[in-house]
Amino acid sequence: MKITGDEVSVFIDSYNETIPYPRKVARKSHKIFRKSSRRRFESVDRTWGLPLQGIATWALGKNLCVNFDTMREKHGDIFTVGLLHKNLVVLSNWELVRDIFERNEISGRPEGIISRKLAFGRMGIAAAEGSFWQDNRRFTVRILKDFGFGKREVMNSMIQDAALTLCRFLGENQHKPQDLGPRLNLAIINIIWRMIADKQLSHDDAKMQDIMIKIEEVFNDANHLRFFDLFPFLVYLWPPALRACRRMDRSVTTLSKIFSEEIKDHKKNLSLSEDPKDFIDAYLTEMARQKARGEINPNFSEFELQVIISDLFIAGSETTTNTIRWCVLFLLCHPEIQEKLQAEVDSVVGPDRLPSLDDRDRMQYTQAFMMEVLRLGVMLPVGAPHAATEDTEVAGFLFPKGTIVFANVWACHMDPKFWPDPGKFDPGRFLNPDGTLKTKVPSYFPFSLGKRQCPGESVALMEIFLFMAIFMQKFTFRTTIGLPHPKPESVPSLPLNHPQPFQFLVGERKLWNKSDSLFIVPDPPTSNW
Ligand code: HEM
Repeated sequence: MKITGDEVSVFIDSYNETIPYPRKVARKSHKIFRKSSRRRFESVDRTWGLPLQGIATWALGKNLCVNFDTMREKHGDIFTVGLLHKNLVVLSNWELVRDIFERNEISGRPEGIISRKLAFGRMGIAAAEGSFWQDNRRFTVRILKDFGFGKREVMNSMIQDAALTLCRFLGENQHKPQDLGPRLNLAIINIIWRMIADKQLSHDDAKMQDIMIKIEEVFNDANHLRFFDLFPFLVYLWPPALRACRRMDRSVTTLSKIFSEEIKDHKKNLSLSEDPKDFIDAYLTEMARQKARGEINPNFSEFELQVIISDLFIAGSETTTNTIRWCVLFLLCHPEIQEKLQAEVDSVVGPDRLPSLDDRDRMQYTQAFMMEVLRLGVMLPVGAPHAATEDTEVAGFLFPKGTIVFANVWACHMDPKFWPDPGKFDPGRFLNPDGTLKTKVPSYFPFSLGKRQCPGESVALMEIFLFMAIFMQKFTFRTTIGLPHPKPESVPSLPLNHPQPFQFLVGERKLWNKSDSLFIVPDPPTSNW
């Protein structure tokens, strides 16, 4: 489907007027506008005369997705928000997102203070662009698929192991108010560490603790610095921002040191004749093979590897952890859904073995539950920003080079055209009348769409499934007595949609005989890959 000119409710005579960009580009874009004269963005700032609304919305707005949705009601499914020197386009229609994000030219990333710090300029995957990004993303996806996500048995025991370690802590504190706390973050970080470095660390290990704390700080500081992403020079005038910048530098340095030491260790023990045992080995082997063939690709380097590892941790830990938190929060609010999940795990798995990834196909209600959590508790409500790498026309709209493009994922997940009673938590909406899981679901993309679609989607879904299935097999989660009933509300922050902090009680399920099966830890895998 394409947006027709008629759907752009108010005609704005010149898009060029609100965005200063070079004359050459303006002339060129004028031609494109004439060619498709009815396809223009609604420009929000026209109503203000100055791009104040854009700046206020971006920098100060607590709930960006809700603010953008309010603008959508007035300005349509695609509109621009001027930010003085930058121009931002917001998409609130999933088919537009699909068509636009499928284009290489809209798969860039905006330059900003945060990405410069996290990605040492434009290294790694998440902040990189062009051939650099393509080569490293393609390679990373392949390694992770061939060696990690694709090896179901290895993933299975890694995740079971991490979930059981967490269950042990929950079980020890049952009937006392508790939260998932840092133990959940550590469990998820451990899984990523095992894929990357084939090592498992204890939750008390200083390296694990450092990784977790620094990643948390990075997200907090990124949230505080979003205004300064637009006006980096102002950082020097605002001491808290300067402090956040320095803290971010320190966090990134600590993470880099841990990862570069691990790479050095792997280099010492690398054997090209053996199959790579983890992500670092696979990357180093690829570099060595390129060298042997005399085809050195400058896009591959040890430093690049270090930034990719950092990307995998930053993109893969808080997102998964907070989605599992949302799962537990929704269970506390819907005990009847918890009973259905428990009934499913009891009937498919029973009490004598652990749930495994092979059970997924037969646990359709659990999967529908996860999908509903990812719809309402969408982790990146406005996704991650894309940028136009050159002047591009897509779906009849012109995106001048440098335009920042956001998809309002939350608005698409709440669109009443696709989701009747969108605010209601109802896993049943993802099931067909015969109880099977719907495969094609429109207006739903918690992992984004197109060229930048999350490369960690399958591992995240494996983790969430096994954690929840194991929780449901072993425990009942209840609200705490004497504390206010938790609500499924989020802490407004960017880019992640954290649930409000909450506490719960866990009770071991009576079905279980604690002595024989509650905390069995599976045999460690022979190799992570
Ligand atoms: C529930 C968990 C997760 C959610 C909801 C999620 C969602 C997303 C989203 C929305 C994006 C932005 C895509 C775009 O720019 O359009 C993204 C990017 C990314 N994610 Fe995930 N993610 C999750 C877990 C993971 C995991 C487990 C990993 C890896 C271990 C991972 C690695 C990445 C990377 C490397 C990128 C950058 C991709 C690129 O720029 O090309 N994510 N993710």
